Parts: sequence; C-alpha cells; structure tokens
Amino acid sequence: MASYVRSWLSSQLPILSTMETPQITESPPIEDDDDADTVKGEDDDDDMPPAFPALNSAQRMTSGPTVTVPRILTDSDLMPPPPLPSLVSRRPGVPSSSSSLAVPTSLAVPPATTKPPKKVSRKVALAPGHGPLDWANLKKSGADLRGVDSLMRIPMSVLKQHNKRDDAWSAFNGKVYNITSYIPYHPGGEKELLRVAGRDGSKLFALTHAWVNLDYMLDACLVGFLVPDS
Ligand code: HEM
Repeated sequence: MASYVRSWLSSQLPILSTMETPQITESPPIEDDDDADTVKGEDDDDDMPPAFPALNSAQRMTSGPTVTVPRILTDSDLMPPPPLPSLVSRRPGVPSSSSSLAVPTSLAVPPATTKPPKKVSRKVALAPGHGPLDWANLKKSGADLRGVDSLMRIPMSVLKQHNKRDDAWSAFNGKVYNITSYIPYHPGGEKELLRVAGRDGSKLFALTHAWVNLDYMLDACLVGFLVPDS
C-alpha cells in the first residue's frame, strides 16, 4: 500500500513542479465616464469574473510565491525496524524469572491450587416445608412456641430437665430458649442441635456459627433467663 502511494506521488511530481502560481493581472482601471448610463463592457463582451481572493486580501499577502512539495522519504530515510528476536533461544511456556521477558511477580497469575477447600459444609437436607422461610412464617403465625405463660428465672437444675426431643430447652448467653419447635428447621441437623438440649450451648454455638443471629431467630421461643442455682 505504502509503495503504491509512493509511486503515485512520484508520478505526480512532474505535474506539481510545473505548476506555477497563477499570475494575477490587474484589470484596467475603470475610467470615470461622464455618461453614467453607459454600462461598462456592454459592447466589449467582457465575461471575466472578478479576481478571487480579492487583490488586496490578507490571503494573498501571506501565501508564498512557490508551491512546496513534501519530500517523499525512501526506505533508507526511514527508521530501521528493530532486530528480530532470536528464535533459537526461545522455549515454549512461561519465561523463567532470569529472562528479560519474565512477568513481574506482582502481575503473575496466582498458582492454581489442587487442594480441596478445607471447610466442608455440614448443612443437612431439611424436610420439605422446613426451610428458613417456613420457620419465619411459623414465628409470625402467632403459634405458642414458648410453652410457658411468662418469662422465668431458670436455674441450671431446671434447665437440665428439658433435654428431650419433644421438650428441649437450651441456654445461650444467659437467655433460655425452648428450641423444641426449631429442631426440624435447624440447617445443621437435629442431631447437632440436640447436643445442647438441657444445657448451656453458648460455647458450642459460638464455635460453630457465631455469625448467626440467634436472638432474632428464636425470639418467639424465649422462656426466661438463666440464674445460678440457690
Ligand atoms: C438454637 C440455636 C441455633 C440456631 C438458631 C442455629 C442456626 C443455624 C443456622 C441458621 C445455620 C446455617 C448457617 C449458614 O447458612 O451459614 C446453622 C448451621 C449449622 N449449625 Fe446451627 N444453630 C443453632 C445451634 C447449633 C448448635 C448448638 C450446633 C452444634 C452443636 C449447631 C451446629 C450447626 C452446624 C454444624 C451447621 C452447619 C454449618 C455449615 O454450614 O457447615 N447449631 N445453624
């Protein structure tokens, strides 16, 4: 493409070099004729258009007398291309750190891990109708989930008696909840939750999932507050 343009420009050079600035000839001054009705040139058949740009225009003042033709650069005038990299020393794969082509450590792709994730979910498949939303709906339904008329002061000896699947109380951070109705809704499974039935489950809960908002999830199951045995 470049060579084509170059050869075309070369072919135009003779034409361009022969071009000269058009000679501007001043039209003869208009004679002040006494006869105002006479139209100048009516009889002369003078169809010459007026000079453009005007003879005294700034454009004429600034334009040079000759047309400058840009010089066509030959291949030897141009900057030479960079040398080709030696293909002999090239190896497939990631360049080594000693190579100048090595990717900086900060930009390198982190190494892929083949180790399985350490933490495996211990969540269980809940029975149909026992998902988190079902539990939220049960709480809202107004069903009695406490099993007691009013909040009580509960000593440890009393808490211990409620350790069955169908009557399970558990203490978390000083609050005692009747967890019986929550058991089938627990994502970690019934077995895990029953470990804290009749006991203080604060430590086990914190170790398993401290991020779970227990107070909100079990607010409808609160039965009282843990007090020391008298
Ligand atoms: C009554 C109090 C408890 C509530 C309200 C509760 C609530 C939950 C919730 C919401 C999850 C799902 C967490 C998630 O999606 O990341 C869960 C998972 C679990 N819970 Fe509980 N939990 C309670 C007590 C316990 C206790 C005392 C234990 C252990 C003895 C336990 C063991 C587990 C386990 C093992 C999981 C599965 C964690 C996993 O994803 O691997 N939970 N629990």
